Amino acid sequence: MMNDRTVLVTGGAGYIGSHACKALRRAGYLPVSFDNLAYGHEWAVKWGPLERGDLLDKARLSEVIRAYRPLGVLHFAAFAYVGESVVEPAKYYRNNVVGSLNLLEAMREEGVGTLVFSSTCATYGIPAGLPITEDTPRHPINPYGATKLHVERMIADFGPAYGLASLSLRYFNAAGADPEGEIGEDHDPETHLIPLVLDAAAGRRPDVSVFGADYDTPDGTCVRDYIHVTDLADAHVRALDALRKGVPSGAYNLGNGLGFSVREVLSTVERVTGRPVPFRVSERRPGDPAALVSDASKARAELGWEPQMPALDDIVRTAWAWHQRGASAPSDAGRAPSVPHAPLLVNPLRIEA
Ligand SMILES: NC(=O)c1ccc[n+]([C@@H]2O[C@H](COP(=O)([O-])OP(=O)(O)OC[C@H]3O[C@@H](n4cnc5c(N)ncnc54)[C@H](O)[C@@H]3O)[C@@H](O)[C@H]2O)c1
Ligand SMILES: O=c1ccn([C@@H]2O[C@H](COP(=O)(O)OP(=O)(O)O[C@H]3O[C@H](CO)[C@@H](O)[C@H](O)[C@H]3O)[C@@H](O)[C@H]2O)c(=O)[nH]1
Repeated sequence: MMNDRTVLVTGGAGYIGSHACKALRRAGYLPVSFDNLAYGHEWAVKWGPLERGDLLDKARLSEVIRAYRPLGVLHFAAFAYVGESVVEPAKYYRNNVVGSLNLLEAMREEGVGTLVFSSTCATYGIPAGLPITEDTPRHPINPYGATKLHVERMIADFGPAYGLASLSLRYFNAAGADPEGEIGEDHDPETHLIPLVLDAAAGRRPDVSVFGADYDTPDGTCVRDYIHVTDLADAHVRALDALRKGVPSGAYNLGNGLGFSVREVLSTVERVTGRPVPFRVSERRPGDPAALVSDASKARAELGWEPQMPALDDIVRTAWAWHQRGASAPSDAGRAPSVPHAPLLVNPLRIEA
């Protein structure tokens, strides 16, 4: 039985994708996650079926699209570690660019013409000025950002040629966890600042490395714009709804417009958790711009998007609550072994909008 509110979510078992699935379901959509579980978790797929598969396996993508006939696709699946992309660029171009091309071609062949793409502020490189608007020139300084810029261009070219309607959402730094505690960030390896700082506060790691204290910023450490993952999830539902109403294809920055240095993140974590965070200053990490802060007024004006948890304290508090449950996230090792490609149970769920 087909469900006419089905949305394909690549990377739906991952951090931001799983939060988007929850938001989609709440908005009356049925999210079907397509994920190879390279970094995602089966336990994080709670609001619709999981179809295991790899973006690099185009036949599998086509099979899943044919089976579910989604009204659109939210495309999160990618490798997303800035530092790793500098030392292993081939891995990033293959997964992010070739993988996305496979998806676009499978969508075209199967007649799916609506796409929301996970892009990033890493496409801007070192911005000429702050805050960053959608018109800020884009010269990525790491391969990860370059792969995302390539995909944005591919998508833009597919628009007029093949009738693809798309919105690229350029997120700044995703952080925090579902305020209801159902899902949260759980990467292995974890490289993101806030969960690493929480680990140090919890005594799970001896200290945190501050990657460079000699940047041209007020306290010498890198400045980022941290945006709550639930606010990102909400923006995806709005973007999908807008595309379905015929908004023109384009791109939106998603951030709070507030920059926090690495040192400020450390002190916020100390305040919120009430625990000290041991740290040491180490070398700069290649590929890191000094400061990235958004101007997201376009998304506010055109999508009606308004972040509900803009305060860094709230972002850290929800991340800490999830972190404290920590062990409560079922380990992948403990789950029942799953048969690759088993599901394809087309839309077993009924959606009450
Ligand atoms: N985390 C951030 O701060 C941030 C900021 C800007 C943009 N983004 C983008 O948002 C998206 C999601 O990021 P995230 O932090 O949730 O990452 P994540 O690693 O938690 O999620 C990505 C998911 O995609 C899956 N995946 C990767 N390659 C795949 C493939 N070839 N086939 C099938 N599944 C595959 C992984 O298993 C994982 O579940 C990414 O595209 C990332 O580039 C993230
Ligand atoms: O142990 C650490 C880890 C990070 N940092 C710094 O903290 C900041 C944030 O780093 P991190 O949390 O690793 O995020 P980013 O490297 O900014 O990358 C994230 O945010 C990007 C948008 O800025 C997304 O595109 C990426 O996918 C996502 O991984 C950077 O200045 C890092 O140099 C440290 O000082 N020590």
